[in-house]
Amino acid sequence: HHGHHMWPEIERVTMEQIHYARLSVEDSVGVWQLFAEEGEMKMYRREEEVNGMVIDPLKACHVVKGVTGHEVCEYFFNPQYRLEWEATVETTTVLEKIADDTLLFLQVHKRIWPASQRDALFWSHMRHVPDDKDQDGPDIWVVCNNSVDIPDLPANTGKCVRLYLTVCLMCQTFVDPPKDGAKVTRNDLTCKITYCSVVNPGGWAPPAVLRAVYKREYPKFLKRFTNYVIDQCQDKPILF
Ligand SMILES: CCCc1ccc(-c2ccc(S(=O)(=O)CCO)cc2)cc1[C@H]1C[C@H]1c1ccccn1
Repeated sequence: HHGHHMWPEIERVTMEQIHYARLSVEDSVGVWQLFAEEGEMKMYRREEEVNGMVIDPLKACHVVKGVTGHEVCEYFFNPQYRLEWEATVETTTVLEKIADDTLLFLQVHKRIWPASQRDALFWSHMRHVPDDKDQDGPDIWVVCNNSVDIPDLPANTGKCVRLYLTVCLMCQTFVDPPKDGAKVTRNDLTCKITYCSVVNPGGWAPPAVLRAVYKREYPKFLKRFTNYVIDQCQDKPILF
């Protein structure tokens, strides 16, 4: 797939998003505001507007037991599971298979009153990134979603406003080796999840309305997704 015309952008954006995802909120540029916290899940945002439009960067940090980063990324990436955990998506279509680990999606989101309905056109790339620092460091799996403009699929021609997103789901897996060389079980697994997103809603919507939608929807979204993965994996062999 390295011959595909989108590949240079896919490579650049993915590596850039991994860099940002690895920055802790403490040592990132700009002030991150903790806007939601539930158990191990902490959600931060920076309030930013472009032309009066809310494009608040979001960074969520979560720790879940019993699954690997590979499993979390697989359930996030693979379109066959999408409608089972994504409550705000009406339809999702794979327009092109760029590679086994890279798909082009057209997604129509449910209308979230009072904002108008949105659609999103983006590539989605899943990648295993061995931790460069030290070989026995936690291995990292990521899924990066990034909007693209395609002349044949112009924005804002139908009922939907085209939103623009850059999303990165980064997962680090930690195995707590069981005593006396016993077989690793799901109880020995901890997955540290970092979810970053920057969404340009595409058309103007009142900032207070959008911020209320995100404040309500993002915690629901991440909790629902991670609970779905834990539930799907619990009686299956571990995918490292
Ligand atoms: C006015 C537009 C608001 C709005 C912007 C953005 C998104 C959105 C798109 C994609 C992704 S994803 O992580 O790439 C998973 C693939 O589906 C997450 C969120 C959804 C909404 C709408 C549906 C609301 C929402 C907001 C936040 C989380 C989930 N849903």
